[in-house]
Amino acid sequence: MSAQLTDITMDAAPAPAPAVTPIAQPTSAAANRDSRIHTHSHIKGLGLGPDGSALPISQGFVGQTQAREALGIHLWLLREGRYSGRPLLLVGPPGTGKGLQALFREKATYKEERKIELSASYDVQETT
Ligand SMILES: Nc1ncnc2c1ncn2[C@@H]1O[C@H](COP(=O)(O)OP(=O)(O)OP(=O)(O)O)[C@@H](O)[C@H]1O
Repeated sequence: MSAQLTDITMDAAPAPAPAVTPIAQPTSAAANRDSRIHTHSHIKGLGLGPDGSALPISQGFVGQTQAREALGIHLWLLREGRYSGRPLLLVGPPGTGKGLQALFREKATYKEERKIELSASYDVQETT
């Protein structure tokens, strides 16, 4: 039978530390660009019509029509050189395409391969 809680006192000999199994670091192959991009490889375009409105299901995208339309305007401004900054704030629950849209913007905007920084924040405050 294992020790009872009442058996544990301050002057008792410390228990040996449990063996710790080291966590394997991702190999360079697992962390390479392709493995990160492949989760979004079903996306071929933003799926916008000629007037900039999003088709409900198009180019691999499903829904998220307002976000896609906003990204379309953002990309247009970038390409036209009418937008001085590049920051993009994406807000939404996990798995709703924030990373997808950030990577899409980079691929659609820049020819060369670039590293982008994605930082998550859970500091959300409701406004009324
Ligand atoms: N509207 C969408 N249409 C098609 N595929 C989508 C859509 N939204 C997300 N996906 C796919 O779902 C998966 C999760 O999306 P993604 O990683 O971009 O979510 P996220 O919002 O960045 O999640 P997290 O906040 O957990 O990082 C990816 O494979 C992405 O390509």
